[in-house]
Amino acid sequence: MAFTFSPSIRNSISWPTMLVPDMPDINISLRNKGIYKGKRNINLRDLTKANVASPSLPLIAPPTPEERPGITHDCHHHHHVAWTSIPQERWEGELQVQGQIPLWLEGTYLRNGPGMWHIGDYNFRHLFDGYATLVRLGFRNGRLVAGHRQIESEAYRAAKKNKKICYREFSEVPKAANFLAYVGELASLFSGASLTDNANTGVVKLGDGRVVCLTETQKGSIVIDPETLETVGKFEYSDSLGGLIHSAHPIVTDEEFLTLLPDLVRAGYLVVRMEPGTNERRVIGRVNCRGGPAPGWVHSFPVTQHYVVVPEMPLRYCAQNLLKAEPTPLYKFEWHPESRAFMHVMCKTSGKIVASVEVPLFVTFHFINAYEEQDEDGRVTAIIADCCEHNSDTTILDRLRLQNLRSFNGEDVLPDARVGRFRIPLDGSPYGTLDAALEPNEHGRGMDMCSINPNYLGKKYRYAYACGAQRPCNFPNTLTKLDFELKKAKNWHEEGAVPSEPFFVARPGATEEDDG
Ligand SMILES: CC1=C(/C=C/C(C)=C/C=C/C(C)=C/C=C/C=C(C)/C=C/C=O)C(C)(C)CCC1
Ligand SMILES: [Fe+2]
Repeated sequence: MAFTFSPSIRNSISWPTMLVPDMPDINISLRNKGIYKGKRNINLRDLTKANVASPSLPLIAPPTPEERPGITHDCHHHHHVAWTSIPQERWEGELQVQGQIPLWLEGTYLRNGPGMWHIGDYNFRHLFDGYATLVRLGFRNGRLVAGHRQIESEAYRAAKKNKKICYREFSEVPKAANFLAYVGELASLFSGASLTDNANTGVVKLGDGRVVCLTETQKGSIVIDPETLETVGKFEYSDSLGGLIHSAHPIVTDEEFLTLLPDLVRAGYLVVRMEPGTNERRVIGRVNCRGGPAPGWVHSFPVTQHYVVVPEMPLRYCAQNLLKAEPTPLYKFEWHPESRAFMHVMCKTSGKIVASVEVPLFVTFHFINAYEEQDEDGRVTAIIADCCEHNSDTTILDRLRLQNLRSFNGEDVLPDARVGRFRIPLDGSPYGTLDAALEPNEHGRGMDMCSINPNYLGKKYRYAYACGAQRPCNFPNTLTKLDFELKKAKNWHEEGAVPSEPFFVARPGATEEDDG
C-alpha cells in the first residue's frame, strides 16, 4: 500500500535538511538518475537539502578531519551550505542507506520550503523569500529514493524570464518599474496582483488525493504531481470569499480542510471549511478582532475535536507594509503591544464563539496542538493550546535573515523560545493564561518546527517533536522529543548538522503515542 506521509506536512521553511528522526545511524549515498551520474556516500545526519539537491556539491565528498560535512570554514566563520540555493532545478536518485530503515516505513514523504535564494547575481535577504523547492523521499523495502523540483509559480517563472524579482515576496519588493511593467497598472497593487504566488510554506494532501503547495497568499495555492513533482497548475477556489491571504498551515484531514482568512478591511477572521472533492470553501463563522488596527498574523492555528482556536497576536498584518516600496523592519507586519492579545474559540459545527479571552502578549508562528480539558464528569472546562512561543519578542524574524544564518561566529544569538501553553477557560472568565509547558532549558531555550503524532490532532497528547537548541547557536540545531507529562525533553545534536522539522510516522499496529 502506498503510504503518503503528507496530509498535514507543515515542514515549510524547514531548516533545509532532509533528516529522518530517530535514525541516528543511517548513512545514505546518492546514486543519480538523469542528469547527474555517479554515486556518493553521505551521512544522513549531515545531509542538508543542498546536499540532497546537488550531488555535485563538494560538501558531500568525505569530510576532511578539519571539515565537518555541511559547513565550510574560513578563519573565523562557519558558512553552512544549508542556507545556500540548490544549484539545479531538479534532481532524482537513490540514496544509499547504511544502517536500517524500518521495513514498515513505506510510502512517500513530501516536503516543501524555500530552496532558491537568488536570481541571477541578486541574492535575497530572508530565509522566507526563497523560491519553493519540493522534495520527495520514497521509502520502500528499506530503500530510499529521493528527488526534488522547483515549483513553477508565476513568481518563479517571471523571475527566471526577466532575471529579476517581479512580485512582492516576504521581504523582497520588486522595483516599481519591474512589477508595474510586469503585472500592469497601479490597480494591481490593490487587487493583490503584485503579491507573490511562491508556494513555499508547506504541502498538504487533500482528502480527495490532490496535493497542494501553499503560501500565505491564496493565489499561491499550487497543485503538484506527487510522483513527478511537476507543477500541475493553480488550485482555484471556486467560492467568492475573496481576500488575498490565508493561514499558511491549514488543518487538513481526510474529512476536511480548515483554514482562516484574515479580513484586513474589517479587522477579523473568517473560519472556513472545504470538503474533499470540492474547491469551495464555506464559512463556519467569523471572529471580530478585539484589538486594532488589523488582524494578527495567523501563520498557523490549532483545532480541538470540536473547536477551532483563532489566535489574535499583537504582531499584526499591515496593509501599508504589504504595498510599500521599501522593506520595513517587520516586513508585512507591525508589533502592537498596546492592542493586546486574545484567543477566540469557535464551535466547528455552529460557528458560535464559545470563548474570547485576553491572554498575555505572545509571538508564535507554529501551533503544536490543542485539546479540550475535561472535569471528572466529562464536561469541557477549558481549551489547552500549545505553540512554539518566542517570548513575545519579534527578533527571531530578523535572526532568520540569510546574512545572519550564514555568519555564525560562535556567538549565541538565537533568541529564547519555549513551548507556550495557553489555557482558555470556557466558563466566561475574561482572561486566559500562557505559561511554559516545560522548563525551556530542557530544550536549550530554542523551540520551533514542531510536529506531533498526527493521530493525536486535536486530542489530549503527551509528546511533541521539534527543533531545540544546543547553545551557542544561531538557529535551532537539535532534534528534540518533548514529553509534556514528565516535563522533560530528549535532545539530539551533532555539530554541522541542520535538523529540520521532524515528522512522526506511527508504526502500524502501534498502541503507544510515541511508537513510530
Ligand atoms: C505574510 C505574507 C507573505 C508571505 C509570508 C511567508 C512566506 C511567510 C513564511 C513564514 C514562515 C515560514 C515562518 C516560519 C517561522 C519559523 C520560525 C519562527 C523558526 C524559528 C526558529 O527558531 C506574502 C505572501 C509575501 C504576502 C502576503 C503576506
Ligand atoms: Fe510554517
